[in-house]
Amino acid sequence: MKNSRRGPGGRLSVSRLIYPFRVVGMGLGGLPVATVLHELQASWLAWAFVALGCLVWPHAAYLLAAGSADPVRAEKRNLLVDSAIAGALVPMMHFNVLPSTLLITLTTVDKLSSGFRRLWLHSLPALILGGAASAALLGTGFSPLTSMPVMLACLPMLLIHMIAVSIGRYRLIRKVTEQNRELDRLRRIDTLTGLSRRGAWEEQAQQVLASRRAGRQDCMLLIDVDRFKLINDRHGHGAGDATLRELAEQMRRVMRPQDHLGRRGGDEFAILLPDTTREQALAIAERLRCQVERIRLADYPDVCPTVSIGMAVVPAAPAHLGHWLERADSALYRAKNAGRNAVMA
Ligand SMILES: Nc1nc2c(ncn2[C@@H]2O[C@H](COP(=O)(O)OP(=O)(O)OP(=O)(O)O)[C@@H](O)[C@H]2O)c(=O)[nH]1
Repeated sequence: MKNSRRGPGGRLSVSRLIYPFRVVGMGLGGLPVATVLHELQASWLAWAFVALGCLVWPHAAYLLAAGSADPVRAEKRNLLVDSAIAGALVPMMHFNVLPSTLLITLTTVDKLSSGFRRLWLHSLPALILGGAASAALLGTGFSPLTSMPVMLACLPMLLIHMIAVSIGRYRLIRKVTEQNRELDRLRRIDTLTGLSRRGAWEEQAQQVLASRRAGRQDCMLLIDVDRFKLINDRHGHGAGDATLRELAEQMRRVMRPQDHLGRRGGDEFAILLPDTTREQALAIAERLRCQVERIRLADYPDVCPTVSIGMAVVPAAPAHLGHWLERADSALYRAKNAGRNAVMA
């Protein structure tokens, strides 16, 4: 359990991720604060707090999280301390309006973008407590006007923060897009054979139907392994799977660039043959049938699979996929009834 939290890809990575942002963010945040303190001729105690909070704390926070049994929980606590430090700096700066607003806003935005649920809400009491403690211990005043040097000192924090947030969002969008693409691939591809699943294959068949031109013939083959249940029962499920994979391989060998292969489920496969005459389709089906007859699996030499194939030319307009599939299915049925290991149209 401990390892999974702290391993290379584990939860310790949260601290590693936040560490450079905290070092840069607090360091740049210290710039306007130091400028205001200089203008106010603040006490050495205030300077010491700024040095500790902005320069030492980011490293201490990382070490605390890294040494913790639960780095994520420790990091949440660190984020609350960040807010308390930001809150403490506000009365120290006598509520100088621009740096105070920036510190409060950016520290709250950081909680939102950390991804921890409602952490921003929990950070508000820490912010107020930090402010109250600082006012009580170091005293405060009220000089909200922001001078030009302080405005300029705010710019690096503002710019770097905007850039960091934009980069974070860009990475997130890239990751979500990649994951969606992978999910779509898994939805479309049968993991055993690498062929299109039923739905994806039917989408391709619909596209073939939609792109039909007058005078063009399109054909379809429905392929079913003969007595596949017996292969499973006699030789085991592993032999059945190996047979399906090898059959997919043989189908790939007969296919042309324009053809579409699919596994319709179980031991039934389909091939779309666009722009193909009845004779060409029957020749392809026969070639596939003969190739399957010759299959010998290295790990299961006693398995001798055969297939039955139903072929159907696309029906005349209005061409409908359901109708086309019915024709191929009844041809397949006839091939099975004729004793299997046969091609029928
Ligand atoms: N090994 C394996 N078996 C599967 C898979 N999917 C379905 N099956 C099995 O495939 C068998 C299909 O058998 P049936 O459709 O009854 O027909 P059959 O034994 O091929 O007989 P005919 O089609 O009449 O020649 C069933 O026993 C299923 O459990 C799979 O992914 N792997």
